[in-house]
Amino acid sequence: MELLDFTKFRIIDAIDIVLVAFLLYYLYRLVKGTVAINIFIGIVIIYGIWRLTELLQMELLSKILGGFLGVGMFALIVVFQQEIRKFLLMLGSTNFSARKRILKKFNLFKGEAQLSTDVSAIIKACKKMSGSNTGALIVIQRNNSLDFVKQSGDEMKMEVNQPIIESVFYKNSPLHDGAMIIEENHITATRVILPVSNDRNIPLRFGLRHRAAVGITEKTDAVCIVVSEENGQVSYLKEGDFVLFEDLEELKTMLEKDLRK
Ligand SMILES: Nc1ncnc2c1ncn2[C@@H]1O[C@H](COP(=O)(O)OP(=O)(O)OP(=O)(O)O)[C@@H](O)[C@H]1O
Repeated sequence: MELLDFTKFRIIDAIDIVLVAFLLYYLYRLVKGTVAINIFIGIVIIYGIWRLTELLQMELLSKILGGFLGVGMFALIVVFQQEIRKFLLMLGSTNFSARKRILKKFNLFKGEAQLSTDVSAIIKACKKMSGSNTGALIVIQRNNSLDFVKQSGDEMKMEVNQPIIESVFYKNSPLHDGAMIIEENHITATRVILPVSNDRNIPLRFGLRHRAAVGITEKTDAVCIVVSEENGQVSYLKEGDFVLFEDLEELKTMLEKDLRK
């Protein structure tokens, strides 16, 4: 067994360790709150056990785990496809401002945060829908991809504006059922079915629409606005929780802050 020789520890080794720690940290931040986190943790655990079996010279088990990890790498590429694409896009991009934008997505570059969503149009639409007791469920994507839920609805690409949001949720509209997904300043899907949260702490007065908003904000870093059909109440959800606000003006300020990147 090869013994660790700390006298041969070079500066470059320290840099190597710090870089791997950074990589793991940013990978963790990227997948935190999504379903991919369980796979990420699973692979880290298997890798830890594999190294241990190697150290203890348990040949059979270490061979099996080593083989499994080889396949695990492919699973990793499939699961993190979106993130890998963004990362490669950044590396290959010759346009510096695009690179800066993607770097900001990874939170490695702290520039002045930019807001690309027309929050004012969303809030105005919510105010109108609240006044007419029109039910609405709006999910706004942040860093985590929402592609896994988008496929359940109708994909589209329409610029965010107040009348369009209102007409989607208008009671007789064929699109009013389910959730609307907003990415940057575009409505990218309607009639989306979201995963419903099983959290028993959600008050019983909230039905499926609110549970679906809790569900998607638990699993991803998206934020959600719900307008109740029952009483017109507007709710804001983030990280699987209801966020309290005084009035829609305060909600607008909160949204603007949360959507800056
Ligand atoms: N999983 C889901 N994903 C997306 N939309 C959903 C989901 N479940 C329910 N909805 C939407 O919510 C609508 C109303 O559901 P429900 O009455 O149970 O919600 P609620 O939370 O009580 O809201 P409200 O206060 O508006 O009645 C449904 O007609 C549907 O459009």
